[in-house]
Amino acid sequence: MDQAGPSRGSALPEGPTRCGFVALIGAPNAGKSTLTNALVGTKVSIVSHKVQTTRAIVRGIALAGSAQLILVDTPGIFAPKRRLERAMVSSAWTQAADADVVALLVDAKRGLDPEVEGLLKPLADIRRPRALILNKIDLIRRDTLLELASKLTEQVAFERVFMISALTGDGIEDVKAWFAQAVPPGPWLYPEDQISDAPMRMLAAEITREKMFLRLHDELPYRSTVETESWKELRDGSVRIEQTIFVERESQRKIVLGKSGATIKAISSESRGEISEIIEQKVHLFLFVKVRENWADDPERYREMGLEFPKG
Ligand SMILES: Nc1nc2c(ncn2[C@@H]2O[C@H](COP(=O)(O)OP(=O)(O)OP(=O)(O)O)[C@@H](O)[C@H]2O)c(=O)[nH]1
Repeated sequence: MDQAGPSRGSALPEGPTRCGFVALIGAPNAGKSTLTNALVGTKVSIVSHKVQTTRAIVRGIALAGSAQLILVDTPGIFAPKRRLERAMVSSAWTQAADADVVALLVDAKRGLDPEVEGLLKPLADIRRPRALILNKIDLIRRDTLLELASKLTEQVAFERVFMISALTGDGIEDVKAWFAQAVPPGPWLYPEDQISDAPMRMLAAEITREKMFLRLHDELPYRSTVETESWKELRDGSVRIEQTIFVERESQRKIVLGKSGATIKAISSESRGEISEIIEQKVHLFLFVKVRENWADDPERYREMGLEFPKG
């Protein structure tokens, strides 16, 4: 397979088709990645217990009858302080304004906190069909849920309210069906067997980043990034991938390497296993750790993550 993205077999429907972009907006940890994966039906976006992990713009493509839904899995929207954070926020709102349908995903367990409150006003200004999706209903009682729904719908006019559990799949089919009728008629933009147009390089880098965070927990700040430098299909059907982990300080490089390289070896082996599972090919993964001060202020790093470099 090539680097266009993992694929899945399916047949083109007969008759008229629909196709459109669906933007998922929500506070960090609301469950956007989990919902994207549930709709698409495979692991496309990287889910982690850490907040703000969705840095790159990852799209999943879900099929619902004759409709193709292009899901824009936006980074968690939050109060931006640093340059990188501002770039993430502005990219999320731009995607929402350009989408055909917008869905606000709320962690029903957390309820209407200031973070969700902050999303309501800009959301009300977006002139697109809007849906409210209350997620994680497996964790809360029904009366609390109804109260939360009415508080939110008082503030923004939503066309539909859904109550789901992205984790268990409860309510997912209703959401999918609504998205399917809300996107405009038109030809599919992507080949029917494509589930994600996130280039495999970027997906592979996100996987390594996820493994790094899971292993290092709080020892390493969020200010590190992973890039896939090379991707070679070998004659025997396997793939050779080289990635660089950028950190800001020598002390962080030592943490990532670990004693006698034990940490980096473990990260590499976990990442290799998962990439290999997704692309269904044998993978040889080579990881390098480089110190680059202020990588977060370098425009080139942003382009590689699919973000605009913010001014100021
Ligand atoms: N119990 C429960 N947990 C959920 C549900 N949906 C998501 N989660 C969990 O909530 C956490 C955050 O989910 P993500 O999908 O990574 O959230 P996100 O909104 O994409 O987060 P960012 O990438 O940080 O913006 C993970 O630990 C998920 O397993 C749900 O329906 N029920």
